[in-house]
Amino acid sequence: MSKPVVAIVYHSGYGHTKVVAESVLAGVKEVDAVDGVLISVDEVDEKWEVLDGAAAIIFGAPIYMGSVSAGFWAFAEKSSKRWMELKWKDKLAAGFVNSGSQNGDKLQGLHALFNLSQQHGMVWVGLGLHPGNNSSKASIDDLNRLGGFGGAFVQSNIDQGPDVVPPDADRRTAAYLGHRVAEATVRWVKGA
Ligand SMILES: Cc1cc2nc3c(=O)[nH]c(=O)nc-3n(C[C@H](O)[C@H](O)[C@H](O)COP(=O)(O)O)c2cc1C
Repeated sequence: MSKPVVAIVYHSGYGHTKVVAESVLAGVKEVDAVDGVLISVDEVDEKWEVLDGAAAIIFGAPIYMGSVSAGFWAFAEKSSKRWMELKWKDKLAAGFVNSGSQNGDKLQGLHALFNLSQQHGMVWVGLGLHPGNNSSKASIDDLNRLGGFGGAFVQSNIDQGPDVVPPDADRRTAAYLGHRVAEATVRWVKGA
C-alpha cells in the first residue's frame, strides 16, 4: 500500500522561503511512514492531483507588504476550484512564514494560511513547542526562537542570500513542524 503523502506548497520570490520549505521536507522525511513532496506554486498547475491525493498540506509563504506574498495568494485563489467540491476537506494543514523583520507581521501571514485551510475544511496542526529565546538563559540559537505557536516563524536578514539565512535555529524549527505534521498524519490516517 502506498504511504500517505505530506505535501509542502510554497512560494519564494528570492529563495529564502524555498530553503525553509526544504527544511520542512527534511523533517517530514524523518518519518518513514509517510512520503514528503515539495511543490513550488510556480509548478502547481502540473501538481493539483498530487495535492488532491495528499493526506496533509503544509502551506508556506514569505511576507511581502505585511501579509503573504501575491505569488502565494495567486495559488490560494486558484485553489478555489478545489473549494467548490470541498476536495481538501479533512486533510491536515499547517503553515510557515518567513520575513525580513523579526516580527514582520508574520502572524498576519500565518492567519491568512490558517483561513485558507479553514475555507477548505482542513484540520490545522500547530507547532506544539514552547517559545525559545525568552529568558536570560535562552539564546537566539533556540528552537522556536521567534516564539510562534500556530506554525513555524522564520526570519531572514534582507541583505543576505539563502545560502546564509534564515539561521539554523529557524531551519530546525521548520523541520520540527514538518516532523510533527508527518507524525500527526500517521495518526490521522490510521484513525480514519
Ligand atoms: C516585495 C517585498 C515586500 C516585503 N515586505 C516585507 C514586510 O512587509 N515585512 C517584512 O518583515 N519583510 C518584508 N520583505 C522581506 C521578505 O519577507 C524577506 O526578504 C524574505 O526572506 C523573502 O523570502 P523569499 O526569498 O522566499 O522571497 C519583503 C520583501 C519583498 C521582496
